[in-house]
Amino acid sequence: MTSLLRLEAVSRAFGDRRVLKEVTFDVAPGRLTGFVGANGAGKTTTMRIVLGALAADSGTVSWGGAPLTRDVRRRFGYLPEERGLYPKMSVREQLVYLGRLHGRDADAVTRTVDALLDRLGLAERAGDKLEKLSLGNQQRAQIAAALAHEPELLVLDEPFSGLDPLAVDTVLAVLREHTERGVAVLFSSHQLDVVERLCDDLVIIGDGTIRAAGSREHLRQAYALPRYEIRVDGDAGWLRDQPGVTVVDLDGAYAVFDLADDADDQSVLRAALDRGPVRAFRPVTPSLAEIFREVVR
Ligand SMILES: Nc1ncnc2c1ncn2[C@@H]1O[C@H](COP(=O)(O)OP(=O)(O)OP(=O)(O)O)[C@@H](O)[C@H]1O
Repeated sequence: MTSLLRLEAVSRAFGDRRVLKEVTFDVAPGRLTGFVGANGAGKTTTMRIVLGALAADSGTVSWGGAPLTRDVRRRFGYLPEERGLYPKMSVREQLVYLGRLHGRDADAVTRTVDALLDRLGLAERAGDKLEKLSLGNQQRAQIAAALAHEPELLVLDEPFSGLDPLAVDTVLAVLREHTERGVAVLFSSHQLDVVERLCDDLVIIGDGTIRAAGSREHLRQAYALPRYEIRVDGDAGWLRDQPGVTVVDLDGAYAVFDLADDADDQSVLRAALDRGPVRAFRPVTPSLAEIFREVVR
């Protein structure tokens, strides 16, 4: 059995408020899975259940086909929403300490920690107390803490919040190195552009219900509108009179239009060519932000 994380019909209520409703999705080894949803949608609650910090009312969470146990969870790495490093302890010292809590020997953990500090640009700050670091560097140290014991599954709650664009790229590269070694990564983020750029799979949650899940390409195709863009030489205003065409945006020679289900894109292209040269003609794939708006509506 591969090391697949599977949630099946996981539900949880706080009082009479049902916060997760039969949540089902997978996190596959070697893939970066982005977990997106509006504030209060249930992302942190889901992650806490995976890590065993909170119990589900019903449903199951399994790893490689077996139910999660304490021992299995020791092989997971977690970046919790409430960041929890010790402000007064040195960065390197506490990362080694935390890595050892997961049962690895000191030499192995030290090697991993030194490599991570180097990779995350913290090597020169390794001996400093955490509280002396900038917030962005503290965040990098938190990420290193989740990775220090070389976990098989990484669960990261908003790992990119508070990072500048260069730091986002560094962390992304580190996560990618981990998936290339077969690690499964689940991370939540509000930065849809970042999620779009990097994740292999996506899970979209709205109000405690999974609204869409699958590979990024699959979701893009599934939610693709029959939308096109065109650039011609003259004015593209004639498009308004084409059967089956609804112009969404028109700016001189450039237009974006939607096609009715029974209309044919090639007839529009032919009509354009009849009027002169066509410089560009292509279907427009929806951005993750557009898909998100569509599925959580
Ligand atoms: N311990 C708790 N007691 C009561 N309600 C809670 C508790 N933890 C979470 N909730 C509620 O459950 C809902 C889901 O919260 P959760 O933190 O999982 O959402 P989220 O998707 O992570 O949101 P955000 O993006 O804002 O972090 C919210 O309405 C929250 O108020």
